Amino acid sequence: METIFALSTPPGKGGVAVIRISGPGAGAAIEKLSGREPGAPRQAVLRRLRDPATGAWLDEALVLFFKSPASFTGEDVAELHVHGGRAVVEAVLGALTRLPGLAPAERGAFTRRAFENGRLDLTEVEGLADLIDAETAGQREQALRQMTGALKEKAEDWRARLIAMSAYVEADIDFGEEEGDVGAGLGASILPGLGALKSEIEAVLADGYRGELVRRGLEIAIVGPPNAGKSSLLNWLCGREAAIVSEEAGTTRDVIEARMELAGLPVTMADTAGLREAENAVEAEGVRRALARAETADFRIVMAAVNPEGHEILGSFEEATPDDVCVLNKSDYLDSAPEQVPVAGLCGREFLPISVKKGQGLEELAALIEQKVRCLAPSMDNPVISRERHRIALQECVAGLAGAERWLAEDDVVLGGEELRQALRALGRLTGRVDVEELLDVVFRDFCIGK
Ligand SMILES: Nc1nc2c(ncn2[C@@H]2O[C@H](COP(=O)(O)OP(=O)(O)OP(=O)(O)O)[C@@H](O)[C@H]2O)c(=O)[nH]1
Ligand SMILES: [K+]
Ligand SMILES: [Mg+2]
Repeated sequence: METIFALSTPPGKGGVAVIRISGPGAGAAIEKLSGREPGAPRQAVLRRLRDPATGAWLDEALVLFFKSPASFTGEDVAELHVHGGRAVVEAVLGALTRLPGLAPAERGAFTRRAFENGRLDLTEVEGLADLIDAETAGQREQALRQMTGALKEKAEDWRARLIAMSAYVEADIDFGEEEGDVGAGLGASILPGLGALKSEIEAVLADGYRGELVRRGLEIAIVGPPNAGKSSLLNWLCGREAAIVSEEAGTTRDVIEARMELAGLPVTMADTAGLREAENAVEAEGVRRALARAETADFRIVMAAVNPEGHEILGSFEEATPDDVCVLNKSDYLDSAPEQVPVAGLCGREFLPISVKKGQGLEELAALIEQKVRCLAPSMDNPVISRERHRIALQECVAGLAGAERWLAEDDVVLGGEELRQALRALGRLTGRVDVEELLDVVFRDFCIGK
């Protein structure tokens, strides 16, 4: 096994930078750089680091050593906590590169070793990746639960129960015939446990996709005609001047995104170009992007607006789906002429009159948006799964269990046994226990160097 190393903190200037080394040569690397053996495992020691080739003084560092298998990767691991200056980091990495048997780590290489040495299963690896990516409190909590084995423990329990049932069925296939009672009584003894296991997994799947939504977040697009006040609304919703507001129609061209947390979910609010027959190529591209975002968003805030004279409405709710929130902005223009609004043009859609300028109806709108988010992702305590990959594996497991249930009820132990093996393989894919090679690349690809 090669010894690998990488900068584990972000590149750039900082108080401290951590360089991690993992593999059989980790202790020797410390010795070469500091001129002394590593300290006792897990005990920080202050050491002067020198380039073994030139003797040049590189830094004064805090050095930590973890003895295999009690380390993150399961191998010998050393951590050099050096001063976070670019020249320091570069010099130490350079010195390590020149040491024989040491090689720079690839993306996710440390975590991959942790997985291969059985320190983490695949769901814990994903939890760790999610923790590094977490931007909201909800994402952090979910990632921590998964990283510390919440899903793994469940999967291992299911797996143990399935193996027990499977073993029973296999034994019956092998020996049952001799006793002349193929499967007789087998169904009765296994079916209740099988049914219970199936319901348990089904309950985990019936989570309204909460875990997946907490992880990936929701996207809401604000759409409507030019000058309706879309950018003004985005700025109010996110509490800062994220987008340029001007009286000129066609101000917004690129999609402007603001991140926020609503009902415990990360939400990306996207302000888009006003929809109209574009006057030039740049605006046309803006309109194309606006339509693309409107299409992929989880739902839209469809905005129409009252004209300054208060007797015409720009835009319509014609294209709004039942999921969308419809608002009529600039309703302050109605104050002088309320009875003149041609509401017929609004397709009989229920809408909320607002005025971003006067601050009218905005709190109601915020509540309505939050309510929509809640509907899309019903809150529930601690959803167990967080990725489509988990869902697919568990659905396949349930399908295998259902198949086994059917065959065993008919006393067909051969086909029942095969379905149980399918269910087991599906669980194996969830935790990374069997035929996972193709999965591994997908999971580790998303990691950064030094993890
Ligand atoms: N009277 C009135 N004016 C408003 C209201 N909301 C926004 N405005 C004004 O309408 C103009 C256009 O606002 P924007 O937020 O730039 O509109 P937009 O929909 O983003 O426009 P484009 O990006 O060009 O499509 C600005 O001058 C705003 O100050 C409102 O509720 N009432
Ligand atoms: K504008
Ligand atoms: Mg705009």
